Amino acid sequence: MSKTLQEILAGVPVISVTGNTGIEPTGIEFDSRRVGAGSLFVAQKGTQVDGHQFIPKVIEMGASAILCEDLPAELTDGVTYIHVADSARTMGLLAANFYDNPSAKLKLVGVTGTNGKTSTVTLLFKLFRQLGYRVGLLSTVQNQIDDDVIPSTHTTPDSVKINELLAEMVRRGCTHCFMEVSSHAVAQERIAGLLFSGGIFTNITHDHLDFHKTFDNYIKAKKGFFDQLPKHAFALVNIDDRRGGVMVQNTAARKETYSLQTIATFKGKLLADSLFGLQMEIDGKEVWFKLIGKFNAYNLLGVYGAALLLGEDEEQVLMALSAITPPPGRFEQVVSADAIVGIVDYAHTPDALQNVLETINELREGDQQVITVVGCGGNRDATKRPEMARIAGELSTRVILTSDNPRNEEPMAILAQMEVGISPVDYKKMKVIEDRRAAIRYAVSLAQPHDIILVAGKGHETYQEIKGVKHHFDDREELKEAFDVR
Ligand SMILES: CC(=O)N[C@H]1[C@@H](OP(=O)(O)OP(=O)(O)OC[C@H]2O[C@@H](n3ccc(=O)[nH]c3=O)[C@H](O)[C@@H]2O)O[C@H](CO)[C@@H](O)[C@@H]1O[C@H](C)C(=O)N[C@@H](C)C(=O)N[C@H](CCC(=O)O)C(=O)O
Ligand SMILES: Nc1ncnc2c1ncn2[C@@H]1O[C@H](COP(=O)(O)OP(=O)(O)OP(=O)(O)O)[C@@H](O)[C@H]1O
Ligand SMILES: N[C@H](CCC[C@H](N)C(=O)O)C(=O)O
Ligand SMILES: [Mg+2]
Repeated sequence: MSKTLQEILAGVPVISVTGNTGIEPTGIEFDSRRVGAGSLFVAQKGTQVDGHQFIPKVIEMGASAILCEDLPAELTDGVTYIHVADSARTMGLLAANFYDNPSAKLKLVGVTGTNGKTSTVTLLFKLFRQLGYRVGLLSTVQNQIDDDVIPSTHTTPDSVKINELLAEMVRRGCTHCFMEVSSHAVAQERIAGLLFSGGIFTNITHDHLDFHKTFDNYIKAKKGFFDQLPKHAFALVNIDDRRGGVMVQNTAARKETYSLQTIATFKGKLLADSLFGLQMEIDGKEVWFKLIGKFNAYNLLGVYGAALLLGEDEEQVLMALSAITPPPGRFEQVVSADAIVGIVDYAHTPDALQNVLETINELREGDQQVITVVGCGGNRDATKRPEMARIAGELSTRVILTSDNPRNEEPMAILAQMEVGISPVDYKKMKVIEDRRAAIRYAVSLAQPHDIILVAGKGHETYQEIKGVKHHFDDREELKEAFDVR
């Protein structure tokens, strides 16, 4: 699938091009460490380093073309230079051209929001497979093309990877792809050049202020996704979130809404919620689903709406959806032989933790204790730490604060920042145990039959990242083992 630089640059705004555009780049690389003979290297200014500093190096390594925002003072003969205003954005446009615009050849639906993206895209993926389609998925948990699972490193991959995966989906006959669109991805132009058929907004609450700095910037990043949707696409928003309206203020797409509270294109009602599932009324029909919690009622309604907007039949959609199970690590239950209920959930934001604990409290019977094991990731938004501890303290009988992925931070320093959030009245309930395995075992030692242990924050993750090293760690396995040795 070789293409000349001229073909790859078709329709792409540039400041200048110097050199031969008849060359055929072997690939597009933004990391010097991956450059090979004939690569087109994209120099980007990152949060850590300026990729422009690697230009001499990649030329030595055989790069045939350089895309940059700052043109070097001296140009090397035989290398083509493309000078642009925004490298990241241009890379998205080039990647789309390089891979033959795969997003235009299938129905691509993006999902954004603080919580619920993975749940929503996974439900859509499973639903459309059940309806008989070949489908692609790009998500935090995994990427998938039909039956083939491809490990994922980000919630939203970089623009080259996205287009490569979409092209493979098209090649294998996929008609739909459902992808998560993180706020980082919008801000870093990872979705530039993609032609979406639809976008979904789940909600927006506190997260990622380390990266976006202010809540307003965070809202703007998410809104940026809807701003770039084309006219033929739909923009489906959860109107019960107060920012739902803002998201679609400037979109060219067709605006549609879903709600559990007010008039909307897709209106649902939560009838019952239990540890076995929830019952909803949607379009006058009462349906049981296998997912738990009011937040999943929202996810299901969003999925239902999107499926109808994609032309699917109402009854078939509801029938298929009612049989679908939740994604791994989302309210995943591990029950002990003596009926202690362990729940592993990826709640890693204050809002998600509050939702999960409220759900658990609504579902528990009078004397059942709720024991929460929770931590916060290192090198991520530190302002959520005291908040998450406060919520855990208020909504649990006992709380064990422990490590999540400390990354390059000191685990005890993260825990100290969490601890200050626990209100004095809840202080007695709390214990700090840095080692996550020991924390889970301690929680199990406290539990009586029928008590509920929530292990929050890592969900499906199968590792714990400490000082740059990923060690195998799985909350579900840990709970099972702790139950066994009890
Ligand atoms: C904060 C952030 O998003 N960082 C991403 C960003 O890195 P960066 O801007 O820090 O890059 P940098 O290290 O300064 O390097 C600048 C440029 O020089 C290049 N470089 C660098 C070193 C070198 O030797 N050679 C070289 O060419 C880099 O490839 C890059 O193009 O660009 C990199 C390349 O695309 C990403 O891998 C990296 O994701 C890091 C690993 C990350 O942890 N990202 C997280 C925060 C993230 O993106 N999360 C969101 C969602 C989370 C959610 O919704 O909850 C996600 O979509 O996953
Ligand atoms: N619609 C929702 N509203 C609020 N909380 C939710 C919703 N759906 C799921 N949650 C909670 O948030 C957690 C994360 O859900 P999910 O993985 O679907 O979110 P995400 O947006 O993909 O997160 P990430 O930003 O890490 O990719 C779940 O484990 C659950 O606790
Ligand atoms: N996509 C989120 C995941 C957080 C998961 C939590 N376990 C952590 O490590 O902080 C992030 O990168 O911020
Ligand atoms: Mg996700």
